[in-house]
Amino acid sequence: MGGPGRRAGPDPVRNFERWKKKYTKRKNKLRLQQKQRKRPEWEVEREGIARLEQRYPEINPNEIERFSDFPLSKKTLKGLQEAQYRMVTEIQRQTIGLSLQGKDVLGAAKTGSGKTLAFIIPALERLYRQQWTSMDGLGVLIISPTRELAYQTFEVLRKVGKNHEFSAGLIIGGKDLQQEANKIHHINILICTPGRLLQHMDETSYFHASDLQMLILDEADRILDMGFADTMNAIIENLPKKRQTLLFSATQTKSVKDLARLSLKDPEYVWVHEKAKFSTPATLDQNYIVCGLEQKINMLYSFLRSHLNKKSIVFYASCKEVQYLFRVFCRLRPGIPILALHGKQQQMKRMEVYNDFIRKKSAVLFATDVAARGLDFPAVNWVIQFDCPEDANTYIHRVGRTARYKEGGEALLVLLPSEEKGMVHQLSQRKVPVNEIKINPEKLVDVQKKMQAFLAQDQELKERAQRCFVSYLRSVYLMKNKEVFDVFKLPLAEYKKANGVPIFKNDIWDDLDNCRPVSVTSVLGRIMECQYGTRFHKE
Ligand SMILES: Nc1ncnc2c1ncn2[C@@H]1O[C@H](COP(=O)(O)OP(=O)(O)OP(=O)(O)O)[C@@H](O)[C@H]1O
Repeated sequence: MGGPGRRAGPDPVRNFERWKKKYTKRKNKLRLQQKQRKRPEWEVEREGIARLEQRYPEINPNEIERFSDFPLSKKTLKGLQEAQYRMVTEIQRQTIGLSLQGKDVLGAAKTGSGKTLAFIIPALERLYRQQWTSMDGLGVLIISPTRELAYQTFEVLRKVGKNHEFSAGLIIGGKDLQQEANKIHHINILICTPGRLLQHMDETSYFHASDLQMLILDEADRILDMGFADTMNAIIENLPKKRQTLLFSATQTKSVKDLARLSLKDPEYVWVHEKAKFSTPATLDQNYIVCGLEQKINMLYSFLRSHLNKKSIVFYASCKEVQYLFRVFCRLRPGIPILALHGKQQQMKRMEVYNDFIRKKSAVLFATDVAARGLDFPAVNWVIQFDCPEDANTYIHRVGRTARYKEGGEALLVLLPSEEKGMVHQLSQRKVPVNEIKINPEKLVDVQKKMQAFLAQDQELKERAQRCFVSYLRSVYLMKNKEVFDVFKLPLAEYKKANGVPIFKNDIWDDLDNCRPVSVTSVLGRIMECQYGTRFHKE
C-alpha cells in the first residue's frame, strides 16, 4: 500500500530478479559439484591440470609479481601461502615459467636470492601435472653438494609441498644404508648428496631411476666440478636421457664440457644479475685486513670479544684447523658460544650443530667450506674468512651466508701479506667490492702466552696443534693459484708461534726450500719429519 508522500520501498521485481540470479548460480554450482562427485577425483583433477597447462604458453615474466600470478596448482599455492611466501624474487619470476613449460634451465642469481623455491615449485608442479603417485617411484632427483644443504632443501620442500600427496626422501649418508634402502623405492622426490646416491645405485638392487622426470642440480658448478666428476659421471649414466634438467647456482658453470655431460636440450640461460655492478648482495658490507700469521689468532679473539651479541661464521681451510681452534677458543672463553662444523664429524653431531646455530641469537660457528654454500642460517651478522678462500667463487659463496633476502650483513677477509695482491685482484675481476681496513694494534688482545700455557699442560691439544699446522700447510700447498698461495712464502716459524706450536731448533722452512720442486708427500714428509721426528722429541 503506497500513497503519495510515502518513500518508495524496495522494488519487489528487482529483488526477485536478484534472488533468482543467486538461486540459479547456487543451483548450477551444486549440480556441477554433484556431477563431479560422481566422477573419479583424478578425472576432475585432470581437467584442472589441463586448464593450468593451457595457460603455460602465455606466461610472461614481466607480468608476474606474486606466486599466484603463475598457473600453479592450488596445493602448491596453499603451501606457499602458509609458509608466508607471496611475492616472487627476480630469479623465481624469470625461471619458474620456463621450467613449467618443460625447458631445461640454467639459473644464476646472487646468494640469498631465492633459488631454492625457483626449482622446488616446478618440481612439485611437474609431478602434480603427471598425477604421480607413490607407486610411480622416483620422479624428481635433487642433488646437493653437502648433507646440510640437502637437509635444508628437504625442509623447504616439506613446508611448501605439504598439501601434495607425493613422498619426499633425504639420502645423505651417515645413516644405515639398509634402512635407507628399505624406504628408497617409495620415494617420489629424492634429495641427496652425490656419493650416497651412487652408493644406492650400485648396492640397492631395487633402486632405479628409469622413470625420472626431472633432475635438479643445486650449486650446479660445484656438483659438476672436478671433485665430484667421477661420481656424477656414474650417476648420469644411470639416468634416462629424456628428462628435464634444472641447474642453479650463484656462480653458474658456463663450461660447455660440463654441460655436455648432462645432455641438455636447448637450455635457457637465466643470469639474473649478469649486468649488475657487483656480484655480491648490495646489502653486504665487505672489508679485508692484511694480517701476519703470528697475529691472526689475536685478531680473531679480539674481534669476537668486541662482537659478543652478534652471530658470526668463521671459515677455515681445513677440518683439523677447525677442530684445534675450536678447542683453543673454548678454553680462551671469549664470552660467546662457539660451535664447530666440519666434514669429519659424525652425522648426528653435524645435525646437532647445524640446528643449534639456527636457533642461537648470538654465537660463532667455526666451519670449513661444508658451510660455504647454500646454507640459510637466519640472521647471521658477520662472515669472517680466517683463511683465504681458494678462489673468488668460494669467497662469494662464503660471504653469501650473510645478507640474505633483503637483510644486511658484513664480511671480513683476513689476508696474509703474500696473499693480498693476487686475491684482491681476483675479487675485483669478479666484481666483488672489498675495502681494506687497518688493524688497530692497540685494540689487539694478545692470547699467545695463554695458548702456549694450554699446550704445555695438555699433550692432546699439542698434538692437535701440530696436526692443524701440517694440514694448514698442506691446504696451502694444494691450492692451484700459486700467485696467491705459495707455501714457500709462508713465515712458518711465526705460524708455529701463533698457534702455540713449540718452535723447533731447525727451522723446517730451510729444509722445504732446499727440496723444491717437490711432491705433496715429500713436502709433508719433510714437515712431519721435522715435527714428529727425533729432532722434535729431543726438544
Ligand atoms: N619469494 C620469497 N619471499 C620471501 N622470502 C623468500 C622468497 N624466496 C626465498 N625467500 C627466502 O630467502 C632466503 C634465501 O633463499 P634461498 O636459500 O633459496 O637463496 P639462494 O638463492 O638459494 O641462496 P644461495 O646461493 O646461498 O644458495 C630464504 O630464507 C628464503 O626463505
